[in-house]
Amino acid sequence: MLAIESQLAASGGAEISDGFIPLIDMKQLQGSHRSEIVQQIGHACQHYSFFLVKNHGISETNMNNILGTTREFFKLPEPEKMKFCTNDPNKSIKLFMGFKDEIQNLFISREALRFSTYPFEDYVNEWPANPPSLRKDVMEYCTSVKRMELALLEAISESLGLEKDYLAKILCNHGQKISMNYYPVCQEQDLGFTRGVRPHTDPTIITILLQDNVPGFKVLNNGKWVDVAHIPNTFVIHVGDLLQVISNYRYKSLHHQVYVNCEKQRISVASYCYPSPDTSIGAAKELIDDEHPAIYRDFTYAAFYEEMWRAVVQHATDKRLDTFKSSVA
Ligand SMILES: O=C(O)CCC(=O)C(=O)O
Ligand SMILES: [Fe+2]
Repeated sequence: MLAIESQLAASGGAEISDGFIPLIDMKQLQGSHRSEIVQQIGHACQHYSFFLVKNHGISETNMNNILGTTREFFKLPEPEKMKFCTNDPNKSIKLFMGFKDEIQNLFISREALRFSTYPFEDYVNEWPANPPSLRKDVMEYCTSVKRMELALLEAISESLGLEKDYLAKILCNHGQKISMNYYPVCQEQDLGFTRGVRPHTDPTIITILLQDNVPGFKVLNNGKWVDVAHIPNTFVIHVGDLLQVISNYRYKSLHHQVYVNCEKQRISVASYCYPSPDTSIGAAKELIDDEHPAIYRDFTYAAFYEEMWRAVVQHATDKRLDTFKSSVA
């Protein structure tokens, strides 16, 4: 085992079939072990496309509150939730319901409320007023997630040998969206053709995922789907598509999906970190050389966003970055 793998294993990550789930102790980013932890983060991004974090500075109360609020929202009567259903991709808040995929003959059961959260003042009045705790819980949660996000972006930038603020500058404190996800209990006879979410990557720089203790989240690791067991008080950090581009394909975006079960509903909250529409995305110049030509040409986040919707319509979300490949790739 590589020395860095033993360090990661020693930090308490859970075993998975061909290795373990990398677990990073964020508290140590503040101490004399920072460079080791940065290296562990780089290793996890490069070889696993995700890692878990502990000692991240978000209180257990804060985590329980946002999960509780999410649970309460999805318990609301149908008409109350349906107010947020829309086909307009430019709406800053949108409710997604379960749907049948006729081509794959699968029922995708996830319900999700997805909305912009930053800056709060611009959006808070659009958030659901029910349950009454929602606005306060979301605000508190997103404030602490933003802090964690910044610490992670700094460490990830350093792990690539870039200036500490490289990714934060691209993000420019701009976009933040959360998705409150609800996976209903599945009837036994429907289990074979029901999924929570199908395999996909996230259109983000990174995604910060909080899951409750119900299993179902799976990631692709060494060509195999493995379960990411719930470890209390941790978050799952995913490499997203934009980090794949910026890192010039050193870090690959995480393929993940969600299965459902017949006993318990599942709740998760994903926080998406992405830049403003006019931001130019491309491989960091420091990561391009004769041996590593730029895999993608530069593009704006707006162009990527448009491509993302086109890919959804064409059922080709796994190909959405292909349009941006450079001629040398
Ligand atoms: O519910 C989960 O654990 C994952 C959700 C997800 O993949 C997403 O919101 O992009
Ligand atoms: Fe996702």
